[in-house]
Amino acid sequence: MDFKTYPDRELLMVSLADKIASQLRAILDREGRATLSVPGGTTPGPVFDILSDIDLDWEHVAVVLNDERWVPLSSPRSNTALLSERLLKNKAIKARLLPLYVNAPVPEERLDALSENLRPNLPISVLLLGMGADMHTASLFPGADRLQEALSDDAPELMALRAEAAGEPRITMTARVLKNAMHTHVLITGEEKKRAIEAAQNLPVEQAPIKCILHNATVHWAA
Ligand SMILES: O=C(O)[C@H](O)[C@@H](O)[C@H](O)[C@H](O)COP(=O)(O)O
Repeated sequence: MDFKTYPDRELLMVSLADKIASQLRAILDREGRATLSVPGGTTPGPVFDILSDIDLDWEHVAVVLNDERWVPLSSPRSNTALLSERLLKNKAIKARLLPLYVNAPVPEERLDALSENLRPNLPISVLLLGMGADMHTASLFPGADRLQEALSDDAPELMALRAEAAGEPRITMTARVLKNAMHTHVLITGEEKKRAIEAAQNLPVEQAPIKCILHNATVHWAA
């Protein structure tokens, strides 16, 4: 993996937003459209704020989460709500959101429809991932009920997974989709996650699911 250390979090967020924008711009120039996939959680908000103000042909950018917690949009845990508040505003308001959540009791009921909608927008042009200290990425949690299947090369694009650490049921992109992205960035902060990503390199992927994308990822870290 390519590991980049920044002097502080602010510089990290600005540089990463700039890198993502320039990669999107190059793909838009070449292909006329691009797909950006981003994580939810507590870390990426500042990157979203900065990115949303950058001049880009946002009209031709599809934005999709890596994964979603199966909770209504009104929940403070909704990643979709986070996206609406922090990324799909300012200039980026013109981007097209590919939903990973629709109102239904369980994700299994909507998987087919959500996958069909996602498929024509693959491969992901620029993939931004987060990571938990337990080395999960997207909702590929160690110990998740269907992790093995979600890591396999013939997995469907999206799967529903359940894991104790996840809380609510999750919908997630599978390893196959993540591995096919054209550019991959991992955003982590703090010493605990630095130690975790270093440890992940020497563990089996079932124990450290982030490992499935590390070989061609750039990891962006600040204390
Ligand atoms: O919905 C989610 O939980 C995410 O998409 C998840 O994969 C996230 O990126 C990590 O859990 C890190 O989350 P933090 O940034 O909150 O530590």
